[in-house]
Amino acid sequence: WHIQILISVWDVGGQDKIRPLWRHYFQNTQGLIFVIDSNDRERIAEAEQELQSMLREDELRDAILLIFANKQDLPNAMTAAELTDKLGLHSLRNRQWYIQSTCATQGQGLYEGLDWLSNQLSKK
Ligand SMILES: Nc1nc2c(ncn2[C@@H]2O[C@H](COP(=O)(O)OP(=O)(O)OP(=O)(O)O)[C@@H](O)[C@H]2O)c(=O)[nH]1
Repeated sequence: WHIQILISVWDVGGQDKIRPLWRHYFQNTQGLIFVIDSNDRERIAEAEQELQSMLREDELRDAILLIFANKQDLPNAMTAAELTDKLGLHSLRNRQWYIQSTCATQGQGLYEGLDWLSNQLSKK
């Protein structure tokens, strides 16, 4: 049997002024894709704070979490392991998560990540 699933994706943008608008999208969310600029060491602590505060939202209680560790083509990019640590992923409780290295400009890693997401959603 082949199970078809439809994924609706909203790109909610990361500028700090519009972050308060994020919660308008949280209702009925089954999965969250959080895209990290792996090359931005200065803002990784801020990314961690934003991620953790999103995960505290009641509406995202059951949402599974896919992290794209993007910009892996850049020589100074933090690795997925480093990001796992900096984002505190191992301390997450009651949350299915997966971190995938990507290079969005070359399309690398995107399908692997989305495969994980669709597999998890079809199990539910
Ligand atoms: N080297 C490299 N550059 C990338 C990669 N992915 C995106 N970029 C570049 O990063 C810049 C920002 O990309 P956007 O797609 O606008 O980022 P965004 O996070 O959606 O931006 P906001 O929604 O405004 O927060 C662009 O110049 C992209 O070309 C990547 O994998 N590698």
